[in-house]
Amino acid sequence: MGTVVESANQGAVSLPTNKKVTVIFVLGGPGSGKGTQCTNIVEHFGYTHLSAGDLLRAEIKSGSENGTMISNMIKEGKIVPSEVTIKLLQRAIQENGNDKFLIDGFPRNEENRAAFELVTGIEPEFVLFFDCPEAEMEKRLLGRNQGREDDNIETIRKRFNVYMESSLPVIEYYNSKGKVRKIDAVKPVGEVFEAVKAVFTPANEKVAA
Ligand SMILES: Nc1ncnc2c1ncn2[C@@H]1O[C@H](COP(=O)(O)OP(=O)(O)OP(=O)(O)O)[C@@H](O)[C@H]1O
Ligand SMILES: Nc1ccn([C@@H]2O[C@H](COP(=O)(O)O)[C@@H](O)[C@H]2O)c(=O)n1
Ligand SMILES: [Mg+2]
Repeated sequence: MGTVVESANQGAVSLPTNKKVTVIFVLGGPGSGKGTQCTNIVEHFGYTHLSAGDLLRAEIKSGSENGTMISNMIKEGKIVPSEVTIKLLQRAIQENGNDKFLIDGFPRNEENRAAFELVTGIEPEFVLFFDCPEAEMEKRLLGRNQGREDDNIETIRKRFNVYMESSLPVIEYYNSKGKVRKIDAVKPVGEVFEAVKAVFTPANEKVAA
């Protein structure tokens, strides 16, 4: 089932499009492995990976007028106003030739969720949720070594608080609609991906072990 991006977003982004898209939201705590598993899903299932955090970091680098505001929000672990992030996501969807997208790290709060639905008319096919204990996520983030300004213990704690207070309720919302596919993300990368593959493989293609 797809959605016409243009249907509810008149004027939001000037690029012309009339495109049907399939969207999967990829959610989970900071460091739960969303980006790592999205890379695997792209390779095996042909989706395009759009990380909201990566789009915001690219916007800072581009010298955009919103750059300083976004940079300050990320350093504080806060959620950037939805209109900024949604415009970046819309543009990325419209500029891409693919019609199926993994949207990683979005929606992060109720405002993100409701605004995206209103502006784009898109509802996710399902929500892939990486469930991981905080101690494991903290260990992974402190060991990530990618030079991220928010991978320090002070900001990590703030990000965990925002996740518990603002992001988990969004996952609960989708759970109440039967849309959440929960993955145990504490296991090694390969084992997590086996569980992910089971979600993406149609029932009629699954073979008994
Ligand atoms: N299953 C796993 N076991 C051990 N380490 C992992 C696993 N999955 C990912 N990692 C490592 O943990 C770190 C965080 O992973 P990743 O960047 O994929 O998380 P994320 O959910 O995208 O985080 P963020 O929300 O901060 O962007 C990386 O260094 C990655 O290599
Ligand atoms: N919907 C979003 C997603 C991210 N942010 C900000 O970016 C930071 C990093 O996000 P990652 O997914 O790459 O971990 C996040 O802590 C937020 O500051 C956002 O505002 N809205
Ligand atoms: Mg990530």
